Amino acid sequence: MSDLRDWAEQADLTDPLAWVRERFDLDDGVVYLDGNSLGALPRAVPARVAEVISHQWGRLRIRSWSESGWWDAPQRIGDRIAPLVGARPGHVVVGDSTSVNVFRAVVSALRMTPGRTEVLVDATTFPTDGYITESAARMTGARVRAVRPEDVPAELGPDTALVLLNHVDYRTGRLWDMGALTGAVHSAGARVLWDLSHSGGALPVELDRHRVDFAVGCTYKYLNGGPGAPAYLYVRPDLLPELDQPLTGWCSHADPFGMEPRYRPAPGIARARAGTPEIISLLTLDAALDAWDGVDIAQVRQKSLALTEFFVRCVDELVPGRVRSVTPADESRGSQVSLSCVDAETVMKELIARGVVGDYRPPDILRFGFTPLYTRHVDALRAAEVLAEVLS
Ligand SMILES: Cc1ncc(COP(=O)(O)O)c(C=O)c1O
Ligand SMILES: Nc1c(O)cccc1C(=O)C[C@H](N)C(=O)O
Repeated sequence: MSDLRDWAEQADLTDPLAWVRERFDLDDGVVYLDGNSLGALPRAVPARVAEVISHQWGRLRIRSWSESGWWDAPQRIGDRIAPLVGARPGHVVVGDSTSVNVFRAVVSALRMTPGRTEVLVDATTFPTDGYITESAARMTGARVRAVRPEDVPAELGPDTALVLLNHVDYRTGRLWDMGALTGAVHSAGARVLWDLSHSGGALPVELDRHRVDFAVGCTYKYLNGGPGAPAYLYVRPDLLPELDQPLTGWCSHADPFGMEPRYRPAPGIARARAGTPEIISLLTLDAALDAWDGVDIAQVRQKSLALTEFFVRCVDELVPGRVRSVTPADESRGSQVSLSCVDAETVMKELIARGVVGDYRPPDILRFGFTPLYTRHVDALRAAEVLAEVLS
């Protein structure tokens, strides 16, 4: 045990990202390992949001659409997320929820591949993607087939229009090979849509390099944008001019204030907008993204791998035989560890009552998310110690 503690303290002392933790509002007595569901509050956010409300809304009122940059916020904040997902400026837009952006991307992709009618959906996807794809397919005359990510290359066919994949499996934490799978989909002449909700901000993502067609992701997890923070959508640069997305609201019009009766899409990524943006939430996210200033995503990945590996080692030593990790032990994992455990729901309630906050996912998973910006190795050790107490 003291070996583990020495190791954890030493790792925290030499952690090149240790200083970033100060940017977050955390409780001393609580180990927060649920940042893969709702990221913690960056300290700078409340004052910035108060200023948005009291000054921009309260005093400037309507002038803020131009003077405070409200109108362009979806693209401007998209440009701030772009480097974290390997995109150039101008190809990421922020707004609506991930569910809505899945709908946008699925319909857009189907419209780009006329004559093909099959959509393959990751059989392990977070459910909303599957539900939305099913409905989008019903509206467009397409068919949906659930396929495990590892089977995608073998299941692709001449009728496949689109493949929807999750970069990191929300349940197991498995990280899929974006380059290899995207390449396979493209070889079959289909488009790919990646859901980055559990990888964006947790590890380097290379959308442009892999020529990914579409990507979506949540911002309330590793990007700490707050509850219900708007999602992002990426469209591959050369596909943007032909993007024909289904939610053609006035904010996606080439001349929104011209109030023309006929629809004409905006030239850039603004064509993926719809209606009036959720300004307070967008600017909350904008403030939260300041927590990334000076942070190197490669170091985030290194720390994430170190934290998750260390946690598994602590669990193996302190809780032998009582739980089983379903998260890959090699580097094909995101920033979480999922443990299969008898009575997992009750065990998680007990962990939370004792100050270790993870979450439970059916049927038997204890899920622990490690946000490298604010999680320490001593937190990983504490979580394993409390798990040992609960299971003893
Ligand atoms: C992979 C994935 N996609 C989508 C969502 C949620 O989308 P929405 O923000 O629309 O609820 C989540 C989590 O809730 C998720 O884990
Ligand atoms: N989006 C959530 C919500 O509105 C309430 C509770 C949890 C969530 C989540 O994000 C769940 C999460 N996507 C998951 O990976 O399970």
